[in-house]
Amino acid sequence: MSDVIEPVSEALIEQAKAALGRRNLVFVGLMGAGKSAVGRMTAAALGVPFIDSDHEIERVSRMTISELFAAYGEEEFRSLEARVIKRLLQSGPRVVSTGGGAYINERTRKHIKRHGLSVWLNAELDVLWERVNKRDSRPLLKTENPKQTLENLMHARYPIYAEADLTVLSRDVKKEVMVEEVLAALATIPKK
Ligand SMILES: Nc1ncnc2c1ncn2[C@@H]1O[C@H](COP(=O)(O)OP(=O)(O)O)[C@@H](O)[C@H]1O
Ligand SMILES: O=C(O)C1=C[C@@H](OP(=O)(O)O)[C@@H](O)[C@H](O)C1
Ligand SMILES: [Mg+2]
Repeated sequence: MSDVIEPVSEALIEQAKAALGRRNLVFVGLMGAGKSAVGRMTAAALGVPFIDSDHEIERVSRMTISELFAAYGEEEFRSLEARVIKRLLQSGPRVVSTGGGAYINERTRKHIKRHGLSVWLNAELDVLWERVNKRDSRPLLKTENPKQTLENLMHARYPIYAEADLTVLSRDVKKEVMVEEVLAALATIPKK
């Protein structure tokens, strides 16, 4: 076995692009699943624009996600997030990576279902925990036992993420491998 990563084949990229058409590919899943990192690389592979909804929210509000939660609370954040994602989905093709709670919000989920093809990066608790415990930028994890909080969120949210059009298992493999698996999953979707 070798560690060398083969570049994603042109044929796979073309199939995935054709399947996407003018739709948006929307990454959903829990904090640390790799939505932002893998989403960006997937957009580059497809040659379409990439937008991270959290970055867009921070840009328009000129506040960080943590500041928004602290100043206005989660409910207000969700309504801003819903408005921003609705706007981002108005034209395609694009890759849009959402924040972990976006797809859980009914309004946002409806927009995503109507205007996008969703891909759930599904990951086990330990994978997520190893990734998120290195940073303190996620306000929902500022609790006494953040790993337990993450586990509680998994139980509450996984049945909803499971409604996504595609599911790819996120694990500790090179991000390029994740991109390839996302493109392969996308390529199986009938063209629209
Ligand atoms: N396949 C992967 N292997 C190793 N690290 C990863 C992988 N995918 C993402 N990461 C890292 O995990 C952290 C969280 O990823 P991120 O894309 O911000 O997740 P999300 O947007 O879903 O919360 C980042 O530091 C990112 O570089
Ligand atoms: O799961 C959530 O509710 C959240 C996830 C975060 O995004 P990532 O999933 O990209 O970390 C960010 O939107 C905010 O902290 C809330
Ligand atoms: Mg993110």
